[in-house]
Amino acid sequence: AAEWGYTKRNGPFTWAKNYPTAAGIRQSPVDIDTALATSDSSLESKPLRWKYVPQNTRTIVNSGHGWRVDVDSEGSELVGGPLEGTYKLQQFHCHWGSSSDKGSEHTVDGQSYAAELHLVHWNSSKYADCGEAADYPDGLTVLGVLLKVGAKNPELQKVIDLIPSISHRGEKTEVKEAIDPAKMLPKTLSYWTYLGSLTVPPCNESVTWILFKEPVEVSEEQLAAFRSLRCYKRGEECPCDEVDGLLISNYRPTLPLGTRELRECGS
Ligand SMILES: Oc1ccc(S)c(O)c1
Ligand SMILES: [Zn+2]
Repeated sequence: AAEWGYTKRNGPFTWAKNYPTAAGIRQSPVDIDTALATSDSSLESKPLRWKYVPQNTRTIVNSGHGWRVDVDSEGSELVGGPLEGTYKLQQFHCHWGSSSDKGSEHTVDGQSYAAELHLVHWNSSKYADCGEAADYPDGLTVLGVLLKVGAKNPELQKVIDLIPSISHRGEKTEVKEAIDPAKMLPKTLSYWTYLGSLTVPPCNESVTWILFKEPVEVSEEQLAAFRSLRCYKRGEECPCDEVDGLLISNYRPTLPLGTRELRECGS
């Protein structure tokens, strides 16, 4: 089957053909209708807490759908908020658009941001690894950070510096200078949370989403670097009808929240 992607031929509106879960009722992303969000004292009573080990950020890879930093989960943990048990960090990556007026996956009252950072965690209290956890409704948690155009982001710059060495699909390189995921999170920890899915095929409906309310800044030049990644392998033909195979956009449009509850913690 033709590899899924973000072009007219293989983009989000075609995914359900090969990945039926993509047509499910707890899909992500969604538009955050802030008027619908209910504040929940149980969230306030269990503050979200995380611990990351910067030295455990191992490799960065061009997945063909963007860049992804794979992490050795040991020593990391995310607890509290809506979560039962302990979740460990598996990887982090980003979604962006062809220009900075769009590119985030979640929107807030219909407003898009320039990009969105996803820190993917798996429930290590109940499952053996991320792959197993991805098959269960409480298996994964993704911390989402909205990115808006502003100052250069020093921590993300460590990712940008590695992009030239993973220009083509499948290329990967060691992350030599430790990247601290905690430094990519916003200062205020207010968030929205709802039950959803991975935003890429197979779109497993196994994600507890925690989307921070406060956007974090990234520069136009850094966004431009993301768009220089190519979606095809070095030496192969460019299969996509995108601008000569450049990964200029890799965000999924929003899906209906339906009857799902949207909760918030903090103002
Ligand atoms: O490997 C991935 C897991 C989750 C999400 S939202 C991705 O975009 C890639
Ligand atoms: Zn993602």
